[in-house]
Amino acid sequence: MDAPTKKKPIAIITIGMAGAGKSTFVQRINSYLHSQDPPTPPYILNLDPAVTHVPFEANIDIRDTVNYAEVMKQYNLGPNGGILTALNLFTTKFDQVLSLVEKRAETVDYVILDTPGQIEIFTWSASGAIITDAVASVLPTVVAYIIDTPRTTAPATFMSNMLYACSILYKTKLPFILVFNKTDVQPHDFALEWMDDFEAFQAALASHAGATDAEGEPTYMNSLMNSMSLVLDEFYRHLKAVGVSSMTGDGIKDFFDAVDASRDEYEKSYLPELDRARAARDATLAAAKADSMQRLMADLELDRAKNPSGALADRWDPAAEEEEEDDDDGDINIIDRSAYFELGTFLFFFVRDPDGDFFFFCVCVGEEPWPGQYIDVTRARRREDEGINWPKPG
Ligand SMILES: Nc1nc2c(ncn2[C@@H]2O[C@H](COP(=O)(O)OP(=O)(O)OP(=O)(O)O)[C@@H](O)[C@H]2O)c(=O)[nH]1
Repeated sequence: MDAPTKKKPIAIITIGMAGAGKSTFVQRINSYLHSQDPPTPPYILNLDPAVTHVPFEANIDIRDTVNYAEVMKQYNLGPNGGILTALNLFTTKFDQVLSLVEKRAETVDYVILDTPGQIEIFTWSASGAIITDAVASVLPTVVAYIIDTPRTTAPATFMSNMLYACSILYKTKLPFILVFNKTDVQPHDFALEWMDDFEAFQAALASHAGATDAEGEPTYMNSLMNSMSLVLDEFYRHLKAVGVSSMTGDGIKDFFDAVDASRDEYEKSYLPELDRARAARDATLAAAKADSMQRLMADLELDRAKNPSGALADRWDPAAEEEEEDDDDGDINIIDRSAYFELGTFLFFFVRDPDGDFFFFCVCVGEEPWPGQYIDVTRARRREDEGINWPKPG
């Protein structure tokens, strides 16, 4: 009997406003998965080139591939332009990332992506869309939208945050989980109540300062938010919401229950839509190809009729065909840190501790490039053997 095939891992894309707690959350879910019996370590991708410290060990880290400070310097950019350009450069190599992820698909249950601190750099950039679509086309994918709960207790802020979440949901069309973070500071019950009952939200709105003008009439903003709460009511039906504390670990199990439930949603609604879009694109491409071929043949016919002697000389000689230049960039850019231990030479050290017991540790060395080192994009341009041709932005 055939062994049951392993389910594909689920990719979790964490998105959230700056400071909402994305990195702390990724660290928390990472340690939760490590603490399971048996442990199920995830495969983690850090996509934030500007972060100085990540509280988890990423398997693939954008900072190993693109030097954000150099990008800023080389292209004369500010911090946000630098992050965006670094992400764009990284995205040109994302096929390598995908193949590394696919290689690990047999051994991991979750693939986690931590995104840049400036939310719009990921959610409103071409690279963010390419990365999201690329991941979602190979793995069941869910978006975890991290919310800073203590900062969203005011009805207007809550609504702005929900509108942003709504825009991401409609852009990605992926299963979506609202993660109310920092519940150790502020429980998220108020948010669940507002999402469940728009009248409760409208009541909160009415009681909030600035709801009425000098004549006691509802302000324009208040009326607008009242109407929007009705619109958002429909949006809330398509979401799962959980409260977590990345600090204490509270609610993390609920989060994973929501993630596992999203697999079905991905398979039932996203995947058929993806297949339909692919089929439509293939059909359009095939039609365009057939049309071009038909026009080419018609042109050739015409040409040969006009110039029969030229047509005789016009023969394809395969021997004269020059070998196509290999423009493959190789595998040098994207680094799987976990593969580091599979590459190097190991030195073993035996040590005696104060109790007189012996133990050993080992260090990996070798001539191969160290997988944590920076590949400087400026250097990458100059060295021909690296074969990298970073596109200039704009
Ligand atoms: N009390 C509390 N603080 C938290 C929690 N999660 C994160 N924080 C704090 O919130 C701050 C921001 O957390 P980060 O994880 O750096 O947030 P981020 O969204 O990754 O930040 P950027 O990448 O800079 O946008 C840090 O001071 C964290 O310690 C939580 O659940 N409870």
